[in-house]
This record gives sequence, C-alpha cells and structure tokens, in this order.
Amino acid sequence: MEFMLVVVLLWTTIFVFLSTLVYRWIFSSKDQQVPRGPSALPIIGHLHLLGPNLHRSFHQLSLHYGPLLHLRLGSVPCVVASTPELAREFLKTNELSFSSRKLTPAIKLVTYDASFAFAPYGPFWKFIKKLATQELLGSTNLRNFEKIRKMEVHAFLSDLMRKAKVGEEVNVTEEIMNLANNIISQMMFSLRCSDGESDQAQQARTVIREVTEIFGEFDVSDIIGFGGSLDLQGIRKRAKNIHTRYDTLLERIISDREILRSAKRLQNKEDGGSNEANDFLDMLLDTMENQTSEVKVTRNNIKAVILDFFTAATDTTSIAIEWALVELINNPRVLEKAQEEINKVVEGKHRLAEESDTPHLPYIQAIIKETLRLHPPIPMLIRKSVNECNVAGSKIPAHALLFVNIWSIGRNEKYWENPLEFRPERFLEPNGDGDPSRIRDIKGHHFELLPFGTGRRGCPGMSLAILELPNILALILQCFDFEVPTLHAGKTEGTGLDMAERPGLTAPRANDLICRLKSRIDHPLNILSSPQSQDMF
Ligand code: HEM
Repeated sequence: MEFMLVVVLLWTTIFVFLSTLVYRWIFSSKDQQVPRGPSALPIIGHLHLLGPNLHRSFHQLSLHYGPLLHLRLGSVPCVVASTPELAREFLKTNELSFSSRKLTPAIKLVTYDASFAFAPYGPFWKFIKKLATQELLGSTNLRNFEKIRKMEVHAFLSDLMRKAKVGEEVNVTEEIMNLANNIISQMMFSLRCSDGESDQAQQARTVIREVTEIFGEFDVSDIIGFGGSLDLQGIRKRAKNIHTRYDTLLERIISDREILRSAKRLQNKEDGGSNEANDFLDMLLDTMENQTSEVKVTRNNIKAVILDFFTAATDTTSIAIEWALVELINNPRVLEKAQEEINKVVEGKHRLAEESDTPHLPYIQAIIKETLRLHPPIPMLIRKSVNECNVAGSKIPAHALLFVNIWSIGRNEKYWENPLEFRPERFLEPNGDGDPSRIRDIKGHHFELLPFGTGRRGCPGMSLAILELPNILALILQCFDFEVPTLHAGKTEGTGLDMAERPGLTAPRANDLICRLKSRIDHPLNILSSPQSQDMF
C-alpha cells in the first residue's frame, strides 16, 4: 500500500514537472507576446480562480489582467477575449482556425458522439448546416410555419388568460419554455410537447435544462489530463443518465414515424401518390435511407441533431423572453412605453399583434436588442483552435479553447454608455454621429453585440429567433399586466426582481419568474385561435 502511494506521488511529481516544462515551452517563444494572465498552479492551472458562472469569473479577471487573457484549465490552454476588436480578430480574421468546438466526455456521452453543434468543421457539419438553413430554417419553411407559430402562441396566451381570470399564480418561466418547445418540435417532427401536464412533457423540459447545464460544467477529471476513466465529480454518470432518458423519448418518436412512413409508402404504392419529405425528421430519415447521399447519416446522428436543435432553440428563446420581462417589470417606464407602442400599432383590443406588425414596433425590437446585450442567453462563444496561430500578436497553440466573452463586451463602458442601465432607446439613436446605418444590429456584423455569434459557426436559428422574440414579447405585453408578489422567491422587497443567473452553457435567470397576470383584453376568446395538432406525448 505504502509502496503504491510512493509510486503515485512519484508519477504525479514527474507529471507536474513535465507539464510545467511543456507549458513553458509552448508559451516561451521570444518573438511572440503571450497573452497576460495570473500565475497558474501545478496540475489545476487556473481552475481555482473560477466560480460557477464562468463568464463572470472571466470578466473579473479581464478587468485586472486585460482583455486578452491566457489561462490554463487543468492541462487545457485557453484564451479569453473580451473586446469587440479581439472578437473580430479571432472570429473573422482567423475564422477557419476557430471554427470547431471542444467535445467533452459529457457532450460525447449525451450526444452519441454524433452531434452537429459540436462536430468539427468538416463534411458532416457542412451537410447538416445546409439542410438546416435551406430546409428547416429556410425562408420558405419559416413562412409556411407562421400559421403553426401563431396557433402555438395563441394556445399559450389562452392558457395564461384562463389563469389570469381565476387569479392563479403563473410560472411564466415554465410557460414560455413550453411554448418555445412546442414551436420547435412542431417544426422538427410535427408534434407538440402538449400542455405541459404529462410526465413525459415535463421530462423533455428537464432533459433540455440538464443538457445545457452539464455542457457548461468543467469536468476536472478530463481537463487535468490523467483522468481518462475517473469521474471525480460524477459528471459522466449524470451524462449517461441524461442520455438514457433522452434516448427513450426520442426512440419513441422515431419508431412511431418509421411506422407511419412504412404505411404511407404502402399507400403510395397502391394509389401512386408522392412520397415527399414533410418535416426535419422526415428529411433526416430520407437522408439516412438514401444509399447515395453525399454524407452518411446514422440513426445516432439523427437523434443527436434533433437534440442539438431542440435544446438550442428551446432554452435560448425562453431565456431571452424571460429576461426581457424581468427587465420590463423592473423598469415600469420602459414597460409603459412598450405597451403604448403596441396599442397604437395594433389598435389595442380588436386584434392581436402579428409577426407582420414587428417592423412597425421599433421600440419592442429595441427592447429585444437591449435584453440580448445585457443578458445574452449564451454568454460566451466557445470555440477551439484547430491549428497553432498568431492572433493580436499572441501565439495561440493548437487545440486551445477560445472564450469570446460577449456578456462582458455588452457591459463594457468603452462601447456602451451607462452599460448597466436598461435603456432600449440606445438602439433607436444613431451613435452620436447622425448615421443611422451605424446603429448596432444583432446579426453578427457588429462585434460589440454578438448574441447569435458570427460567421460560419454563428447561430443557424437566428432568423427564426428574430421572428419569434419580438412577436411573443409584444403579445404578452399586449395581453397582460404583471403582479409580482412583494416577497417572493427571486424578489427582494424594494429592489425589484433579482438578476441572479444559473450556471451552465446558457445563462438563464436563477429563479423562475412566478407572478399573477391581469388581462388587458376584454374578450380574449374572440381573437384567439387554437392549436390543431397531435400531442407529442
Ligand atoms: C434567442 C435565441 C437564440 C440565441 C441567443 C442563440 C445563440 C446562439 C449562439 C451564441 C450560438 C453559438 C454561435 C457561435 O459560436 O458563433 C448558437 C449556435 C447554435 N444555435 Fe442558436 N440561438 C438562439 C436560437 C436558436 C434557434 C431558434 C435554433 C434552432 C432552430 C438554434 C440553433 C443553434 C444551433 C444548432 C447552433 C450550433 C451551430 C453550429 O455549431 O454550427 N438557435 N446559437
């Protein structure tokens, strides 16, 4: 036993010594300036400096050490960039070097090691990207699905109106998540997650939250370099559990669809009808069955890609709407101005806001931008270098992790006047030089504001989000006023709703938004349509 201990200690000492040498060698080039950073500890590097909300820890470190930080997380070299200029250097000037993401053991386990969002920049990624942007999220499909989005939003509003009528408390966070969930599942597999009452609907929401949480965690056993089979924090055990639950949900949906497809084929053979693809699941199954497809898509790929889109679309959209509502409840002047704009444009109580009203609701659009500036649902763009490169005068080794801290950039007073103030008007004013074309947009062209990322690896769901977010917000504000209990979880008396965030890959509010709603519409049922589709569970 003692002998074993001596051997382990000896190996650990040799490992620390060698890794320090390698680390110094990598970053010792005399003609390259190494990004600044605090001193690292042996083995763990800078892990001890990081709190649960990584973007906040990095922000604090960059205030002290400058906007380009070099850190070591265990054995993994990392760079953190916290200005628009650096974001441009990494994501535009050196785009191809930073067009991949890091696969952690947890991500591999949950996503069958077959994901699109974590795939290297290569043929599989390009194939799914094309399918997603031209078909699922292409302009024709987005237009075709407008009716479905409208029905889903109306179902959501009518549920809230029922609760408002009887004075029931509403968990707005959960309701919005259901809505986002229903919209994306309708688009992907023509099913809805139901009204949220079934166990399985609840399971689907829980899995999504758990996925984004676990993807944002650092697996110490993985990053200190010698923990191949260790699972010090139990992350891999949790990942396997999430994977199993998700797999059960998805297998059921895919098997049902396969039965339906066989029946349709039989029918088509009999009556000579066509066999065209309907939704994303059909498109993916068609590709899997097509022996001559340019890229081989497996059943695991299908499940992983569905998980990618399902989680990416549900969590981000609902987080953005919730932060917008919380900011509005805390800023009654902005809320009043927004409701006035809606009343004027959609003539208050005769009809509900439509997506086509959005261009006439500039203040609502500005509220969305201001929300995404202060509370980007994905607070950091995380990429991996595929080769050694020089960026902003610094040598970045191959396989280094890059964090572009968009949360920090949105709060930097060098780029935003009174950055902590929630002031949507800033998006309606030209930047002091009278040129309206310089008003910052959120589409990845202005590096001060990158809520959807930028370039090839930028968010493929941006067009859908840009349609959904202002419309859903406008409808909630048109239909309801909010009554937040004075002393409720997430509210401190006199100081408004709290702004604490939950850790993870995304940054949702830590406490659910729970409040009573007061209807602002006299005869809501006359102007609401209802959903007509099969429930998912
Ligand atoms: C408020 C809404 C949303 C926000 C703020 C958001 C934000 C982001 C960000 C920051 C990224 C990483 C970009 C980068 O690395 O440059 C991303 C990637 C992604 N998003 Fe979104 N997103 C939203 C909605 C959606 C929707 C509605 C979908 C699907 C319908 C979606 C699907 C994806 C996928 C699949 C990726 C991975 C892309 C890749 O790796 O190539 N997102 N999103």
